[in-house]
Amino acid sequence: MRLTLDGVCLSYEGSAGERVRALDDVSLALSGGVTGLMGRTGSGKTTLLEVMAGATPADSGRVRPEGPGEVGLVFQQPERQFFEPTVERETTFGLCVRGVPAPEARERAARALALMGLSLDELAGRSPLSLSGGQQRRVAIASVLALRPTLLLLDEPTAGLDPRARRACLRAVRSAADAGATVVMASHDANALAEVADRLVVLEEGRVTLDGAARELLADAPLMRAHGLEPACAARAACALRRAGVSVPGSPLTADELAGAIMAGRGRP
Ligand SMILES: Nc1ncnc2c1ncn2[C@@H]1O[C@H](COP(=O)(O)OP(=O)(O)OP(=O)(O)O)[C@@H](O)[C@H]1O
Repeated sequence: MRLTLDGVCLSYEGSAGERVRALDDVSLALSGGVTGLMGRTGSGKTTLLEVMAGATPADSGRVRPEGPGEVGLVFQQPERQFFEPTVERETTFGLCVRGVPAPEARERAARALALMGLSLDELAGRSPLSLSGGQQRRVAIASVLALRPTLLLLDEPTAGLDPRARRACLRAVRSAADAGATVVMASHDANALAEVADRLVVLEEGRVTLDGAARELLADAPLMRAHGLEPACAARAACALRRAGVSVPGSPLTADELAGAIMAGRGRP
């Protein structure tokens, strides 16, 4: 699905009745791939995802989804998403109301949960709210993945996940994009975005202040810091190594790429 935003503005009412501007003239065109959305706390990421999903109307500007399929939004707090009494019902509900026969819905839910490293057989009868925080997040992601949305919006999907679950989550995000979905992932985790994002959009006080190729932006540690963001570990390490006189060619963004760059700098393939 293609998504175009044109001059989108949105304000909330603050506690003293004042207007708090959450989105300020945001224009973006998204079509395929994984777009990482970064920004300090309160910069407007969640609000932007909700506007993109059509869950919150903009005050002004236009939000135009085009193309077949549907929108899937994974909330920052999984419990905001749960409304069924069991994991089986939670993960199959969306499919069943769309007319998918129960056995197929169960199979698709089981597959989505397996992608997230969980077993439907083990969790089927459990209340989603009785699960651990990491399990809840994975069930919330699986429920949305099972619908195979063509616009997939994820708010901090790796927060609180252990390393294995985090890897599974990033693989699932990448494969959704590889299957043709347009994916937007809000995250404070530059390392996670370094692994999956094609494009990076940075919000500051509701405005887009950076928008470009994720690799280039994430590898530029001074630029990231200038925008109040923590660079990816490998980009930080590459900077420190260069300052110490070690040759680190290219723009390594992951541990493996950094190791490869150091070896290449020493003349070894
Ligand atoms: N329901 C609301 N009522 C009033 N103000 C709100 C509401 N939701 C968000 N805001 C304000 O809008 C601004 C943007 O909030 P938003 O949650 O979109 O930021 P964020 O970048 O997602 O933050 P975080 O990284 O902490 O999740 C903030 O100033 C926030 O206080």
